[in-house]
Amino acid sequence: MAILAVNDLSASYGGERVLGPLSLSLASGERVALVGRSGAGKSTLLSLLYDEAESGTAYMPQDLGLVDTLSVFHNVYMGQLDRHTTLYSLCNLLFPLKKPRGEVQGILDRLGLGDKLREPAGELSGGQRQRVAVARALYQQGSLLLADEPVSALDGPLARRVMAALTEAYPTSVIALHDVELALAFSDRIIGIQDGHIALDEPSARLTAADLQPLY
Ligand SMILES: Nc1ncnc2c1ncn2[C@@H]1O[C@H](COP(=O)(O)OP(=O)(O)OP(=O)(O)O)[C@@H](O)[C@H]1O
Repeated sequence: MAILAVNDLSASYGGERVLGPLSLSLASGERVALVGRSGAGKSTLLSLLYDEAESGTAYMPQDLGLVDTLSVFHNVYMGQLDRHTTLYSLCNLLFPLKKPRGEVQGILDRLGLGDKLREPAGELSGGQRQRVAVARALYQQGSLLLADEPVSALDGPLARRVMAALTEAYPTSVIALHDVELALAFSDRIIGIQDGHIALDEPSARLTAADLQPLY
């Protein structure tokens, strides 16, 4: 069953078409990697897919969308803001309850950020900030994940650990990745974007890194 389907999607900036028209359908349980050279249109496509997706979809944009002055706990907790009443959320933001604090702590431990719960997000390194945004997506527990280069600032082993956590928590996802080895390892389907169009759409199992080279 399709969890998301778009038809004749397109985007322009200043009158210049940068994406589409393109159509695509995503089945529940499909993990898609979006690949293609810088400027191909991956971020534009992801943000348009987010506009079309049902509420509860977790979205991790390239700029992460963290609130720098707030603590790591508060940034991660925002993943579930729409699940609770305003009063409950406000109370939790002021005086975090034991349960959400424990849940957030568990996710941070898994991502190697266990000692950062109370740190302001703005005082973390680029890779740490990226993992806070990942933690927020994991805490959200939505039905679909749309993520734009979620591990670009992480080294190899850590990038794999974080990709494993994301794809385990989200069996249905569209993730833009510039690392083709990661894309092949953590997806069932690869969509290659070239000049704003879908140039390749194949099961990952049928592809090798060499097959993706023409996209770059
Ligand atoms: N705010 C903007 N104003 C004008 N043009 C834009 C804007 N955002 C993106 N573009 C253009 O749209 C095209 C697609 O950009 P997009 O960010 O979607 O590519 P991308 O594949 O995600 O690149 P990257 O891998 O570098 O993130 C590019 O040509 C880019 O210059």
